[in-house]
Amino acid sequence: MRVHQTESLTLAGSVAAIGAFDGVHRGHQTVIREMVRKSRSEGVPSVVYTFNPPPRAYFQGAQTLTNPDEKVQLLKDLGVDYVVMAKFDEAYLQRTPNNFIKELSMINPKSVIVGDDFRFGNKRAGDVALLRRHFPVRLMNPVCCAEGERISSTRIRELILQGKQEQALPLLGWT
Ligand SMILES: Cc1cc2nc3c(=O)[nH]c(=O)nc-3n(C[C@H](O)[C@H](O)[C@H](O)COP(=O)(O)O)c2cc1C
Ligand SMILES: Nc1ncnc2c1ncn2[C@@H]1O[C@H](COP(=O)(O)OP(=O)(O)OP(=O)(O)O)[C@@H](O)[C@H]1O
Repeated sequence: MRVHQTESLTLAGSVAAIGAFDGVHRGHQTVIREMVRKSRSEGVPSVVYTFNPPPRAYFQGAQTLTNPDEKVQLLKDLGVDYVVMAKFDEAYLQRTPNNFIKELSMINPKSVIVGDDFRFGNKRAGDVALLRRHFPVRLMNPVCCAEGERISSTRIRELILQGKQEQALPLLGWT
């Protein structure tokens, strides 16, 4: 697996998943396994496009669940071919939605997986409807825990802050 900086990857075709992926928890793992399966069936490489630090750490000071090296290792274990690790800083935040779309065009995605609330570009101006005008976009069904709640990095961070490691670990599902 290869790790790229933003705008340094070009591919003739790909299947991509975009998001913070902090913790690479069980919900993320389902998304990524599906992306890897699709990329193999289409005969193109799989790409995870992610951010360092995760936007919630940058804006809200959230404690991260994984550092960049840990995230990359977990993605590698899931069979991902390429990771784009965008440096999420003041300059990156200024980029327009169209500028981000231009960057994504460089990897020619046959399918892009994002969350239904995915936003991109300065002041979160770009949304799924805009992305859909440029690429085939796929949304995944939520993966929930036994109690029925959607698994999220936010939920896992809260459990860890409350000292409930024994509840957090099964949601991460790293074994
Ligand atoms: C090019 C680009 C610029 C962004 N600029 C902003 C911004 O100005 N303000 C903001 O709150 N989030 C910004 N974001 C972050 C997104 O709102 C969002 O958190 C990110 O795409 C991660 O998606 P996820 O929440 O589905 O994991 C930007 C994202 C991208 C890709
Ligand atoms: N429980 C889940 N089930 C299915 N897909 C998920 C789940 N959690 C996250 N995803 C997907 O993984 C990708 C990255 O999501 P993201 O990193 O924003 O997850 P999150 O856990 O909701 O994060 P946060 O709690 O920090 O907002 C998106 O495509 C999102 O829809």
